[in-house]
This record gives sequence, C-alpha cells and structure tokens, in this order.
Amino acid sequence: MGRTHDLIVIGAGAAGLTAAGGCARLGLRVALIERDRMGGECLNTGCVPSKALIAAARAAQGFRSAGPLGIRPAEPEVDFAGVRAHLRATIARIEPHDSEERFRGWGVEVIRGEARFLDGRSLSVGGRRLEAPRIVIATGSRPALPPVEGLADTPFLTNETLWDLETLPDHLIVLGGGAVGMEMAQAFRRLGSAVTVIEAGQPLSRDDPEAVAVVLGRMRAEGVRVLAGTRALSARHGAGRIVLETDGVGQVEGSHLLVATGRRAAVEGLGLEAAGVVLGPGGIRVDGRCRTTNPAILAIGDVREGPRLTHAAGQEGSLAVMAIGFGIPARLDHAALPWVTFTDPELAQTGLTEEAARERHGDIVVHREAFAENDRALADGEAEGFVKLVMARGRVLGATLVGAGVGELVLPWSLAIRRKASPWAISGAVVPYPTRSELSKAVAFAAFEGRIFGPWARRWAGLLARMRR
Ligand SMILES: Cc1cc2nc3c(=O)[nH]c(=O)nc-3n(C[C@H](O)[C@H](O)[C@H](O)COP(=O)(O)OP(=O)(O)OC[C@H]3O[C@@H](n4cnc5c(N)ncnc54)[C@H](O)[C@@H]3O)c2cc1C
Ligand SMILES: NC(=O)c1ccc[n+]([C@@H]2O[C@H](COP(=O)([O-])OP(=O)(O)OC[C@H]3O[C@@H](n4cnc5c(N)ncnc54)[C@H](O)[C@@H]3O)[C@@H](O)[C@H]2O)c1
Repeated sequence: MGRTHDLIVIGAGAAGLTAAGGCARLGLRVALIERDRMGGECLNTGCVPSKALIAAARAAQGFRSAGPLGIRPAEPEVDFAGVRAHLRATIARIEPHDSEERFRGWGVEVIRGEARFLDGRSLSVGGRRLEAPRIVIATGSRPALPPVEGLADTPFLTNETLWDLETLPDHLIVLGGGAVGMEMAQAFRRLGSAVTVIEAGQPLSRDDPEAVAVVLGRMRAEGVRVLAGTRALSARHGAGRIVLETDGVGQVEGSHLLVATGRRAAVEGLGLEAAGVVLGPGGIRVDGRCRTTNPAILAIGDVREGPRLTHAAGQEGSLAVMAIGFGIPARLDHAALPWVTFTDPELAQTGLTEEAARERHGDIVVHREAFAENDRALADGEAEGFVKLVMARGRVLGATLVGAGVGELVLPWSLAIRRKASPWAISGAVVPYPTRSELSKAVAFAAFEGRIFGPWARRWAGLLARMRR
C-alpha cells in the first residue's frame, strides 16, 4: 500500500493545529490525528482555564485591595460553581477556533484515535494504516511526577484534573514553584483558600531574581506561604487531610495537593523506535529545523526538547508549514522568545536576563525605569514594578518587565532584540498619555539620555542660543 496523505500530523494542540491547518490551506492532503480533545492542553487544561481562573481571582482581590482608592475593602463572596462556569464558558467561546469543523473546512482529514508508528513513514490509528512522506509529531507533554514516597497512593491534582474541583480547597498545597505552581497558588489564595507552595529550589528560577522578588513580595503579602529550598520527601493522607513530610520545615498539612513539578514529553505508546526517532532527557531530540533523528519526521511543540509555551508551539507549527508546504529550510530563532508569568504583578521576559547577558557578553549596560515614575500606574494605584533593559554595544539583548499587565508591553522589546525596531525609534515614539507604554519609551530614552543632554549637545545648544542673543 502506498501513500495515503502528503502529511500526517499527530496531536491537535497549538503546534499540530498550526501545522495541519497551514499545509491543508496550501492544498496538501493532510491527516490530523487526535486521541482526546481538539485544542490540546492550552485550550482545555492549560492556558485558557488557568487565565480564566486568574481573572476571577483578580476580581475577588479587587474587593480587598481598593482601600487606597477610597473604596472600603470587603471580603468577597466567592461562588466557586460560578467561577467554574466562567472557566467552561471561556473554553466554549474559544473552542470553535480549534474545532474539527473549522479544520475539515480547510480540507484536513481529522481522525480520532491514538497513533502508533509502524515504521519511519507509516503509522496505524484505530486499525487503519496511514502513510506520508512527511510526519509531524505534536503530541505535547504530561505532568511529570516527582519521586515523593507515597505520592501514588495520595490523592493529588495536576493541571489535567484541577479544573474538575467542585469546591474551593480549604488549604491547597502546591508542589513546585514554577509558572503553573505560582500562578495557581496566587489564584486560589485570592479565591479564599489557604495556600502553601513547596519549592525545591527557587520559585520562578528561570526569571530575573530582582523581578521575581517583586512577585514573591506581593504573593507573601496576600498570604501565600512560599517555602523555597524545601523538598517534599513523602506524602500520606487520612481523614480528609494530606500530609507532606519535607526536608526543610517538617510537616506541611493541607486539604488538597496540586503537583506542578514540571513536564515530560507525551510519547508513550507512539512507538518512536519503529520510526527511528530518538528521545532525549527533555523530550524528542530535534535540530534547529525541528527535524528528529529521522529527517522525514518533525517534532514540534511541548513534545520536543526546548521551551514549553503555546506561542513557541505555534511558531514551530508555522516553521513546519514553511518546511513542508513551501520547502523553505526555516530555522528556529528563540533569541527573542518572550514568556510571561500571569501572577499579579505579571512577570515578563524577552531575550536574555541581566544575569545571562552578563555571562554571555560580559560588558553590558542596564537601564531601568520604575512604574512609580509612570503617571498611569500611579493613577491606577498599581505602581509596583519596573522595566529593565539589558544592552551591549548599542544592541538590545533582553528586557525584564514586572508590574500590572506587563505581558502587554513585551512586543516592542522582542522586535528590538530581533532588530526589527530600534531603541532609538522606541525612545522617539509618540506614546498616548497616560499609558504604561510610556515606561518603555522612558527606558529606551535612558539609553540615549547621556548623549542627548551631554557636553556636546550642551555646547551646540549654547552656541545657537548665543547667536540669537
Ligand atoms: C496550567 C498551565 C498553564 C499554562 N499557561 C500557559 C500560558 O499562559 N502561556 C503559554 O504560552 N503556555 C502556557 N502553558 C503551556 C502550554 O499549554 C503548552 O506549551 C502548549 O499547550 C503545548 O502545545 P502542544 O501543541 O505542543 O501540545 P498539546 O496542546 O499538549 O497537544 C498535544 C495533543 O496531542 C494529543 N496526543 C498525544 N499523544 C497522541 C497520540 N499518540 N495519538 C493522538 N493524539 C495524541 C493530545 O491528546 C493533545 O491534544 C500552560 C501549561 C499549563 C499546564
Ligand atoms: N504563563 C505561562 O507561560 C505558563 C504558565 C504555566 C505553565 N507554563 C509552561 O508549562 C510548563 C510546566 O510548568 P511547571 O510549573 O509545571 O514546571 P516548571 O519546570 O516551570 O517548574 C517546576 C518547579 O517544580 C520544582 N520541583 C521539582 N521537583 C520538586 C520537588 N520534588 N519538590 C519541590 N519542588 C520541586 C522545580 O524546582 C521547579 O521550580 C513550563 O515549561 C512553562 O513554560 C507556562
């Protein structure tokens, strides 16, 4: 039996949908295999429900925190069933973008079932054999469980089950202080749970420590107990309580446990060996063009070694379209890959952190502006945080932003790192007043301020002034 399709994509998350949709719209015969829900993790168990929960939590917190604005603080009445309904409604509103109908409309053959490789060009799904000259693996990741004694016999939640909770936890223990752990810890605290985070190293350790300190300060002030440098050794449960034994603070007791200790590639049952695809410790091994050890097979999104973010998955889906649809050997460029942690204040990074830039480039210059200098932030009563710009020899290497809604301020800095916008242009842009974007202009201007108001400029202005006297 010969080829059944031009392209087979396994997994209908952000990565697989982008690859399948793009190639089908170019007229290729595309099969898209999905064993569970269309839209994958981001839509169903990741970004979307977590951001909807964060929005509900922010609304609740607004009741408590408006005192400085002259609104008497009150304890909100949280209707957790209503919060869940908001989560479900948000998913339902976004779902049509990722639906079978939409992709079938573009000519994609959506096949429901579990894929398993037969060899490097063919696979089986539900007893049917499919073959194509190009295959894309986009099967995502699953929660990685830590080696904590007794965990398997203890009831715990992960991002796959958290959204099914019917009542608000009385005391949520969060194991892992990464993006999932910190976002959910603050959200549940704001909704009314007691929350303890147990983190073996430092929370949000990939981020700039100075910016992380701002987030941690706020979370601790709101009552989240964050135990850094603390490892869970064992877990047990009884009488509706969960007890974790730790190496730092002894026992931590709560009503619920959320395990958020990282991810592992979802490859079980795929039969990678039959396809000649090698798995590394962090996921499927790929080169700079997302090619696996079998060059006819690409691996994109969470399943491969590398950053696990929806926009990275989408970018790699587009790269697959370039490679397979157009034959363009596009390479991945993560130099300006942004990431945002949606705590409050938000924490955003693009390019290198100050520490990474110093290690790699040695001689760097850091410019910094605080939201306390921004009129809009002051008017909003949310003036915590800063924008930090890291440069070397006139080039932007990275930007760190922490403050209310800073995820919306990252774009010009990602462009600047890729030299699609210059700090000079940003410093001279006309920015609407009063907006937080003014802080981006201010920090860019700081890079030139010394020269604009320096001795040469003063001499020239003085000369002109004297001529007019
Ligand atoms: C709580 C949480 C919050 C997050 N928030 C953000 C955020 O705010 N911003 C951000 O950028 N990222 C966020 N992420 C990360 C983001 O969800 C992932 O990076 C992204 O969803 C990965 O997309 P993907 O297409 O690679 O994989 P997935 O979305 O996991 O899709 C893989 C699909 O493959 C299917 N599949 C697997 N194996 C098979 C098989 N053998 N046969 C058929 N189908 C198969 C799965 O069912 C799944 O639908 C968050 C993650 C979590 C857990
Ligand atoms: N806003 C966003 O973009 C966003 C939000 C959520 C998740 N994500 C993505 O999802 C992925 C998964 O997030 P995550 O938070 O699960 O993983 P992570 O790798 O970011 O963090 C896991 C944390 O758990 C800690 N840990 C591991 N074992 C432990 C143990 N035994 N005891 C205590 N702590 C332990 C680690 O030190 C680490 O800090 C990330 O790659 C992230 O990029 C992104």
